[in-house]
Amino acid sequence: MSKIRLEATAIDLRFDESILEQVQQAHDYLHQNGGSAGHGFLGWIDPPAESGELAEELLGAAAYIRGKADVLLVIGIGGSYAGGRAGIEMLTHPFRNQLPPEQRNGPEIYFLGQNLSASYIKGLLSILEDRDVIVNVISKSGTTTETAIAFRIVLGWMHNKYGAKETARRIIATTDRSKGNLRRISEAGDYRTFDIPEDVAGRYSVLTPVGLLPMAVAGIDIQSMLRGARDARDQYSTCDLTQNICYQYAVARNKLLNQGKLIEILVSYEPGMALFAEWWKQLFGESEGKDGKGIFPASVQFTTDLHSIGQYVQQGPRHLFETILWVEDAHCNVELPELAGDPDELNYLAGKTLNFVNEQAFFGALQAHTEGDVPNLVLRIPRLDAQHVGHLFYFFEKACALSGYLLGVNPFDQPGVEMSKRNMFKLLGKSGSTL
Ligand SMILES: O=P(O)(O)OC[C@H]1O[C@](O)(CO)[C@@H](O)[C@@H]1O
Repeated sequence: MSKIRLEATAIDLRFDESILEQVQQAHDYLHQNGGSAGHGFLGWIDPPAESGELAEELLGAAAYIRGKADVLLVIGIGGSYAGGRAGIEMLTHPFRNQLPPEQRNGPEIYFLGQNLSASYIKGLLSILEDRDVIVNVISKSGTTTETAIAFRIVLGWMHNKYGAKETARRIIATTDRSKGNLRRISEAGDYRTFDIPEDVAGRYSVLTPVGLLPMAVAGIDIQSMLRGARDARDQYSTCDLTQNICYQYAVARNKLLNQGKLIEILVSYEPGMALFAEWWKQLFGESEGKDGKGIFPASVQFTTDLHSIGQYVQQGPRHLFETILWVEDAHCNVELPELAGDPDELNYLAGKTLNFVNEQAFFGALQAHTEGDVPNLVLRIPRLDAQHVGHLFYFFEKACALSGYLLGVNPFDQPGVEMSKRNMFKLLGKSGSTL
């Protein structure tokens, strides 16, 4: 696998001695599994083996779903949703669900439980009347309201469609090994289950059954993905900052924060990476935004957003920096044809490719933003295949954990999320809830 590279404009990636001690301490927190806030949540540090028992079981379950269903419904929110969807959107056809079955490689896949919209769930169920459906419901706590509501509605719909016995064969629950409502419901309903390791927080769980099962159903080579993640684990296990670009990224963003750069914008030039940016935002937002600290994680899709908030990036307040995900080898290309008479004045590009034009847009924006005092970090990703995407998931998980420790927060809890949940329960009249 060729390596991911980190480059920077307007940021000095050389680091002074003072930071090395902090990096060493944060590294020890992650690798010695003790002494730090959140030390019970380091299970993601060692991704599952690509040819181990879990991978085999997941491939078996995926084959069952692929053989039996026209549609997989994935129910979950946050860390129990975004990573799997991100992987599918990055690694499969951009209009996968619209393809004829023989070209699609697996069932159509739809996601629900990540909002409380009646029109979304009603609309989705209305297109599934004549389809054969299997459900993968995912919740670590087993009690998240959006997921639980969607699952209750879908369960009723499945019972009407298939009856209780067949419904039980069509539900796979991914949840905690022993705790929570979803575990209890699964045992009572005799559903097949996959465990979410207790020592992996939701936003670090993409490389567990949470993300791996939906991706395997979509025909993604999850063994290759795990190989990429384990390569990343080996590559980023050194504390030598000169050798470890994952740590360089974590240190650079903290350095930028100390210089007043309060917002990090994740930039990509492939629409298929939009959900990856959502996954990244939860990862960093929930991990670092606490105790009055943290960089605000935002994202843009270029070139689309160059024509909208590009103006703000170029000339608004100078409190932001960009992290660009640049894919070097886009796996397909389109050449611009010559047009007689040149009515649209594009013949100067005839024979050139869209990837070439996209790359010039990248260079142009990079230069403009750097000149506009927006520092840029560029992650050059050789190509978007399962192995590199596995590597990328791991890269950001480790960078986020290290960065959180450098910032002085616990990167594995999310106490703030609880406040709005509590308020909502009170407003809904849930018994035992107080504001
Ligand atoms: O898997 P669960 O327990 O349903 O949680 C889903 C998401 O909800 C959160 O707890 C936030 O409410 C996230 O941390 C988590 O990823």
